[in-house]
Amino acid sequence: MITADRMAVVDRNAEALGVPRKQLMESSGNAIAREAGKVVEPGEKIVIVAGRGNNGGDAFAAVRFLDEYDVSVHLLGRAETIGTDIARENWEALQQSEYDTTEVTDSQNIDLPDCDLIVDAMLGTGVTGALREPEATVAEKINESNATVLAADVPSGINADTGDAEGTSVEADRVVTFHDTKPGLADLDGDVTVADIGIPSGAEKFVGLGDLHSVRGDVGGRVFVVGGGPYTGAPALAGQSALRAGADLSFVAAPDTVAGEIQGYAEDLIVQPYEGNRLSPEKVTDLLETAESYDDTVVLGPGLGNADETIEAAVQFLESFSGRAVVDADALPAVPDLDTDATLVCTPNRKELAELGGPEADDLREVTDEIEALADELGHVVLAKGATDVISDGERTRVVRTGNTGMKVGGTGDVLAGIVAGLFGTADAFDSACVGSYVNGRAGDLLYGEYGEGLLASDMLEAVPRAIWGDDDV
Ligand SMILES: NC(=O)C1=CN([C@@H]2O[C@H](COP(=O)(O)OP(=O)(O)OC[C@H]3O[C@@H](n4cnc5c(N)ncnc54)[C@H](O)[C@@H]3O)[C@@H](O)[C@H]2O)[C@@H](O)CC1
Ligand SMILES: [K+]
Repeated sequence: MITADRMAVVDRNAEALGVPRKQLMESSGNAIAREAGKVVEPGEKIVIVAGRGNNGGDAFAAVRFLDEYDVSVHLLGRAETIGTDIARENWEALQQSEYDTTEVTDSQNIDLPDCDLIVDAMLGTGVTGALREPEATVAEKINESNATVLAADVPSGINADTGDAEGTSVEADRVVTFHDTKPGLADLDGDVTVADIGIPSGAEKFVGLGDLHSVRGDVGGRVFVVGGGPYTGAPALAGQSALRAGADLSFVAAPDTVAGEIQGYAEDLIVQPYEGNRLSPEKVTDLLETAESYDDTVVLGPGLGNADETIEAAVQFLESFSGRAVVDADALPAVPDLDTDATLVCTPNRKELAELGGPEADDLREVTDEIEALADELGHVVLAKGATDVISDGERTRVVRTGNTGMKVGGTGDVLAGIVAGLFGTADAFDSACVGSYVNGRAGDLLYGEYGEGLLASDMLEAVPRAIWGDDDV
């Protein structure tokens, strides 16, 4: 099952993988024609009712596969108002070969000719709100007709994600839906056929430009790094990379013995010292209060060290916390057996992955099933870090191929934790982990030509915004 948003992501990923949307439209058109051929005999009459979006474009492509039939195409609106280049190109191809096409510009005078099959390609996943005119009147005429009705992708007027219609919608006898079925088709009366339209498997499996674009618009929020003690660079990197990924404010709670040092790395961080030289259970109440009262995204782990009392504090923190947290490095041992309402993204490297009960492997791509099983068992998102990263929420599993050997240097994991946290304020856990990993690798790739194996984690900070919002092709 795929939602309209996810479909848009996959479609963009496919384009980046060399299969542009016009090719998918051709396959969709072919699928409509194949489905039509199951209903009508050669020579019989097919009426295609097309909208001005890509759903209509799919039907224009279908016409070229239907030469054995008596086909007429009714475009709702003027050809100049066709909304996308690929749909218009397919419309123009019909004009050039003198297919039977009509532009319907007067909504009061639409008469659908008698026919054996109506193809409903008015609207697909692009519908918003109740059908407007002329679509609403045409939907009623389609529903009054005796012909079989075949809907392209979804019956027009129906929300592909919910199955709801805010007004009139097409009552289809059959639906040919593309790539995967849609949640909104589950309770439909008609027969639903899923057509493979040749989207490459990598468009689903590999996090890509489509995923990146889906989080680009809406970022912000506060990040709260609980880190530092034995180490100081790690929390500073995480806090700064969160800002680079779009967070509005980045706080670092750290022992007062090292707070000044952390602040010294970056004036953009707001360092909140607590007494002592490392995290211990008596600090937990205050930290929780801060994190929860401001709805912060927490990063727990960078530079905390692995003293027993620190791990105990991490456990106590997470058991009482009900917000969002990225759990990294020294805090990861707190995660198994945790009883928490928090939503976590756990970011183990290969060694930490094995310690969490996950698989041991040089190449994480070979153990995606085990990583998925671990995420399922933990009940949290796992972002397993390796040459290739693997992200799973226990049901969905994706692979990130960005990044390079220069990033084996210390600190890149802290940068990653910060990026994920920066995104996590507005995106969900799984998307933040997937896109965070993708962006981290992409930031490294943007710098590889310049720094090669001499790349530092701190170099990556300035590349993070370019990796998210830049047009650079890497
Ligand atoms: N996303 C993908 O990967 C693919 C999409 N394809 C097709 O593209 C379709 C989506 O195309 P679009 O995004 O162009 O959207 P649609 O073609 O579904 O609808 C967009 C058009 O409908 C109008 N519209 C929206 N709500 C309306 C309403 N209530 N009343 C009247 N008009 C309304 C918009 O102004 C716009 O012109 C899919 O359903 C599918 O048929 C396929 O070509 C295959 C690949
Ligand atoms: K449709």
